[in-house]
Amino acid sequence: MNLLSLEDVSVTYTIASGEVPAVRGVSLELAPGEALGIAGESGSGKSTLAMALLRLLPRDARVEGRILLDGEDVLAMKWGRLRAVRWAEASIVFQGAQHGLNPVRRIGEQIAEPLLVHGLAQPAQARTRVAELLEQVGLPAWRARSYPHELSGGQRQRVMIAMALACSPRLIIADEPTTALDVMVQAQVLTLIKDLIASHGISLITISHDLSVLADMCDRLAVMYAGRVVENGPSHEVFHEARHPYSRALAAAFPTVGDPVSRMAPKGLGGDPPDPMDLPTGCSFHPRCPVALDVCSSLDVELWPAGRPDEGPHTAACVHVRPDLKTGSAAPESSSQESGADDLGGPARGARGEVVAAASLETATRDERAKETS
Ligand SMILES: Nc1ncnc2c1ncn2[C@@H]1O[C@H](COP(=O)(O)OP(=O)(O)OP(=O)(O)O)[C@@H](O)[C@H]1O
Repeated sequence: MNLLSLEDVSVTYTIASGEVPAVRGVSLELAPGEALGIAGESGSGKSTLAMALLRLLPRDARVEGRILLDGEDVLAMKWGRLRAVRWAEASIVFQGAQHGLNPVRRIGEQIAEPLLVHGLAQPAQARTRVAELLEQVGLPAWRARSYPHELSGGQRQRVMIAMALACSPRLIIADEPTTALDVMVQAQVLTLIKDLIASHGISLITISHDLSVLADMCDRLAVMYAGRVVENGPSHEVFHEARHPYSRALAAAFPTVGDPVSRMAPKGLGGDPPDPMDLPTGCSFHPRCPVALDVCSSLDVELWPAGRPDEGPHTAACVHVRPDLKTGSAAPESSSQESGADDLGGPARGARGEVVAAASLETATRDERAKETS
């Protein structure tokens, strides 16, 4: 059984000027011990989705769909049960360590807190456990007596990881765990997380703008654009043989020294991600897509099997993996070289991978697909 299943999850923020559809119809699965990376530009909905998993969103956020953690519906949990689940079964490492620690409390007290709050240890046992956790994250036990300001950014992030591990959760959610760190320290922290989850058999959901980092750490990758997952598959396939043009652009993006990663545009892509309150018609990516067809401005293709059947499930939401739907002519900006994407998908396949007969455009609309699969 999956440790985590997301079924058609949407998150909408209500603000003074209207509704912000930050996450739209996301379905994902995570097996025990599996590491899933979620990639996408700033504003694609990654953090909103991560926070929704443990119901950590502000009150103005409305979450729809189902989030099943070990078969239990997180959205239906009573408050007491939810508190027990947080930390003890699933914990989260937030962006930027310096924001996560209380500046006036010693490190050791902060790491011990979830153990004490959840009644998992007496104070003496908690002290022993804190020493053990500090060692696991590469810090000496005496650091338990330090205050956060006495540690470097990388050390503080190690403390956050120790806190996340404290109650031996089955799932860790790491939202941009290395954003505020310099490149060398980033690599060390990422290696630490990778080793710890492997040695403890913990499942991981980690979020980043950087597809190459995620490909190195994770078994599977989900690429988000404008609130939707546009590609989902085995890491090496999504990174090296992406089927969605947005994933290809993300895979080709390299940080430049001095560029804040959050401001970095994927290579070869002009423009910015769309305003979620004013999404383009059809495929949300089509105005920036180098291989868009005319049909893309009216057609929002669902995720569709796109990978090699022997490599595990791989889906992409692009008309180029649905040759049966590509009746529109190429948009003027498409170059013949870029249009090499045309043969990316092979024959159109049904949900179980079977080759399907050519369908009309209408059958690819989201509502119709829902009817087809219900
Ligand atoms: N509290 C909020 N109220 C209203 N809109 C919000 C709120 N938080 C996020 N949003 C909007 O939801 C969308 C998704 O934001 P989110 O932070 O989840 O994206 P992200 O991919 O994690 O970006 P980043 O990488 O910059 O953290 C954005 O358009 C953002 O402006």
